[in-house]
Amino acid sequence: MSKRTNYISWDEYFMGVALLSAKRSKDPATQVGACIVNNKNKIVGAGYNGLPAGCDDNEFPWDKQGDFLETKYPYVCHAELNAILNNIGMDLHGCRIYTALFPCNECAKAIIQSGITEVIYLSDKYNGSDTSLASRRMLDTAGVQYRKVEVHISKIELSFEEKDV
Ligand SMILES: O=c1[nH]c(=O)n([C@H]2C[C@H](O)[C@@H](COP(=O)(O)O)O2)cc1CO
Ligand SMILES: [Zn+2]
Repeated sequence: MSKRTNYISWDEYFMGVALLSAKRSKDPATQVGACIVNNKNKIVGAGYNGLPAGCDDNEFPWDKQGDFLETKYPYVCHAELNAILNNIGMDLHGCRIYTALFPCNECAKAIIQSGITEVIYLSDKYNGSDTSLASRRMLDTAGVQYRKVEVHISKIELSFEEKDV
């Protein structure tokens, strides 16, 4: 018997982990996930956008508009920052980060400071916004590479049915 050929690529695998992490997000509008991988293709961190530990998801606002302090924006910790902070205690120098959304300027700072050297993103829907322009400026200057993820599939379906294992 010869080996399976329709297995997923490394990029599909790690972006898949980022997207699965995003499923934990409580943000009703935008769920973002991120996954950090070292140069041996081992996962060393993952995260999603959510409130800081101890801040109750039910007590804080999830609105996008209105009085700033009554929106989610001042409170949500972005997926990329959570993945960095959640890392398993590794030095992240030379690691790469897979993220569902191109990182904002604040996440770019954390990415650069942590030593991550490559960003692989799926959506770039805020391209052209000030946060995205500032992010690119810092990543470019600091020599952090970025590229859109390369995938050959449009969906992965997971079954939790025992019979499917
Ligand atoms: O890189 C990111 N990572 C990340 O986790 N986020 C989060 C913050 C918010 O919870 C949500 C963005 O909100 P919205 O797109 O609905 O305005 O995604 C937002 C960005 C922006 O690029
Ligand atoms: Zn961010």
